[in-house]
Amino acid sequence: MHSFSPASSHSLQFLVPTRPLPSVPVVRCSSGFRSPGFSHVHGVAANRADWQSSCAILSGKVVSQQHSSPDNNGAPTMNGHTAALTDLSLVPIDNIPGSDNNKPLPPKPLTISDLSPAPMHGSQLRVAYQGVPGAYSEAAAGKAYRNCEAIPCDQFEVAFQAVELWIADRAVLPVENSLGGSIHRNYDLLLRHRLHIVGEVQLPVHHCLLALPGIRKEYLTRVISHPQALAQCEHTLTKLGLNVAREAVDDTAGAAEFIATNNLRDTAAIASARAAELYGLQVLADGIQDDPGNVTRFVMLAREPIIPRTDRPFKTSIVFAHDKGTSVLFKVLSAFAFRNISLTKIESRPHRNRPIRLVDDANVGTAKHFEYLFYVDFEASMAEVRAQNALAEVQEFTSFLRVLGSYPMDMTPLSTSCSRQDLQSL
Ligand SMILES: O=C(O)C(=O)C[C@]1(C(=O)O)C=C[C@@H](O)C=C1
Repeated sequence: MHSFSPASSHSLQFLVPTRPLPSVPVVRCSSGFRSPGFSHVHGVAANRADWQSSCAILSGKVVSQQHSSPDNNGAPTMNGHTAALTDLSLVPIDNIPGSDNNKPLPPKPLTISDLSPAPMHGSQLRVAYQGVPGAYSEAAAGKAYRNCEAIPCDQFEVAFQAVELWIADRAVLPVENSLGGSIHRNYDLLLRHRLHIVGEVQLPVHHCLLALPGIRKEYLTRVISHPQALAQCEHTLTKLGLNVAREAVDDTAGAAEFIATNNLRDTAAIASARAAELYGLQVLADGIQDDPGNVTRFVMLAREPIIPRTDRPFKTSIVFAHDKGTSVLFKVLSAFAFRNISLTKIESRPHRNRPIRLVDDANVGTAKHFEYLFYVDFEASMAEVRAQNALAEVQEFTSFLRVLGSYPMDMTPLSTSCSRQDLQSL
């Protein structure tokens, strides 16, 4: 897959705190915040998830989720506990203003504005997404949090890190599309990081074919876009007679920006109408997704879980592994079925730590089974006893179980879910 980092005038190299968080070691980086205002977050050096609460990991018993403030406007705490001083060993104590060698003062707790690459606008929520302005993920951020400040990140992983490092308050990430299926990378990242799913939005995705002004279809030798977008438009491109090369790039709007920046007269992008406006491209064809009902589901992630409720429809996402053979999956699913809990999704991913299980049979040889992690979404809130009991039972059969989040279901009608207003509010 080809990939490029579209040149961006408002891009920012590594984003890391100028001072370390009290509870985490310092992340080294080549540069600090480069500019205030609109910034594009590039890679952050290390996995910083360790400091984050592990309250949703169930290892021995079902543990209740701990809930501190769902929003994070104060000093970083770990579920309300202040950070241990021993964790500050990486902070050179005599560099802290106001300290003398006899009586070193602990560093002042950071506030979110200390870590902010951009000025805070009142209580405006900062939402990290993968892509550049005009990406569908940006629209999803606008739908999830109206009037939020959307923070573009060049990779999905960077969006996770932006939240972990307090650069953003939330991340919004696509997890599945009605045509293209699951976005596996994000399922893997959900497990690698300790963020919590706090909501979901479903966004109708309406693709356009974009090119430089004056370019006709016949001049094109390639079409570039995000791999999901290319897959979602495959048949329509063929119907349009565009049997030209397809190239996958990091995001749809980035493809549009790339064409504009490099004045590419032989290349078209699949992207949104907003991307056409932002990067000065013309719309050669509108609504080119193979299915008019093309929808992408995004999840919102935060450092802390939200308090599950029962006064509105909730969904819960879990991931589990087992080591006892194939009948376990049936037993797990029955734990939900017997309690009348509907599953809305099940996805399996290879178990990276233990990809293959060998079963020796002296007579026949050695069977090699693939090992999986199973991701399940079910329609119930963790505040409901039936959901708690189902999970307690699931835990009996599984070697690993983690609640990724219990969150309100997106109940908005699809037709209005991504209005022009949503896009313009960004
Ligand atoms: O490239 C973008 O615009 C994105 O927001 C990413 C993404 C995806 O990852 O699926 C989001 C929605 C569409 O399904 C196509 C692409």
